[in-house]
Amino acid sequence: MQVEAHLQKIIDQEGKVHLTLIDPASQTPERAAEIALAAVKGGTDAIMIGGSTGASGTLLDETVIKIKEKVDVPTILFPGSSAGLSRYADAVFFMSLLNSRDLGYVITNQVLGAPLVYQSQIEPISMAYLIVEPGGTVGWVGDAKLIPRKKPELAAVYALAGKYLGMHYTYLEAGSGADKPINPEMIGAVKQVLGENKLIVGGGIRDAEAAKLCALAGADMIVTGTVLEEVRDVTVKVAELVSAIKR
Ligand SMILES: CC(C)=CCC/C(C)=C/CC/C(C)=C/CC/C(C)=C/COP(=O)(O)OP(=O)(O)O
Ligand SMILES: O=P(O)(O)OC[C@@H](O)CO
Ligand SMILES: [Mg+2]
Repeated sequence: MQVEAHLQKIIDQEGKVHLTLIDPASQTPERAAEIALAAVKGGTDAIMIGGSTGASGTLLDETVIKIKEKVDVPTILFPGSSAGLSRYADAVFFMSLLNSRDLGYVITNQVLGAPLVYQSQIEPISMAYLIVEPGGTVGWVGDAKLIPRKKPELAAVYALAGKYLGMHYTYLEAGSGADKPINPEMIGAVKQVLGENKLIVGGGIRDAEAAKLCALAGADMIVTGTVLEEVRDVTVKVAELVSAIKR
C-alpha cells in the first residue's frame, strides 16, 4: 500500500497528482533518467514506465534502475504485457483492459505476470484500463473495442463494473499522442460513478489548459508522456502542467 497510500496523501493535500510517462523504447536509460529528474524538478509526483511496443528485458530493467538512481518519487510500471514487469520498480499498475476483445489483455498477461509480482517487492495497484477513441497504438495493440468519444455513459458503465470487481483505479486512455484528450463530459460521468475511487486520465494532454480541463472535470491524476519527449525544457513544461492542476 505504500505507493497507493502516498498518492492518496498527495490527493488529500494538493488535490491532484501529476504522472510522467516514460517509454523505455524512446531513449537510452541515461536519457530517461535525465527526463525523470527534470520532471521531478518541475513537480511531477511519480514516474510511470512503459510502452505498448517493446518495453521489456534489460532495456526496461536498466531504465528503471537509472531512474531510481536519480529520483526519489515512486516508479510505477505501466506494462503492455507480462514482459513489461521489472523487479526494480516500486509499483505496477496491475491493470485489465476491460474493453479488449483479446482475453490476453483482460486476464492472461496478468496471470503470467502475477508470479513475478508475488516474488518481488513490487506493489500491485489494481486498475481498470479503458481505451476511448481514437485509441492510438495502444488501442490497436490491445485490440480494444474503442469507447466512442461521444458516449460518456458507456465509459461510466465500464468504470462501474471495474469498481464492482474491486479495482481501485480507473484509467481513461485516449491513446498516446491523441489529437484531443478525453472530453470533460466523459471524465465527469466516470468520476460521478467512481466516487472515492481514483480516476487517471491520459492521452493527448499537451498544455496547462487541457490538463486543467481534465482535472476540473474530475480526473484525480493526469498523465503526460509524448509532449515531454518533444519539449526542450521538461522542467518548465511539467511546472506549467502541475501548477494548472494543483490547488
Ligand atoms: C498487469 C500486467 C502484467 C499486464 C497488463 C497488460 C495489459 C492489460 C495491457 C494493456 C494493453 C497495452 C498494450 C498497454 C500498453 C500501455 C502503455 C504502456 C501505453 C503507452 O504506450 P504508448 O506511448 O502508446 O506506447 P508506444 O509509444 O510504445 O506506442
Ligand atoms: O503520450 P501522451 O499523449 O501524453 O499519453 C499518455 C498516456 O495516456 C499514454 O498511455
Ligand atoms: Mg509513447
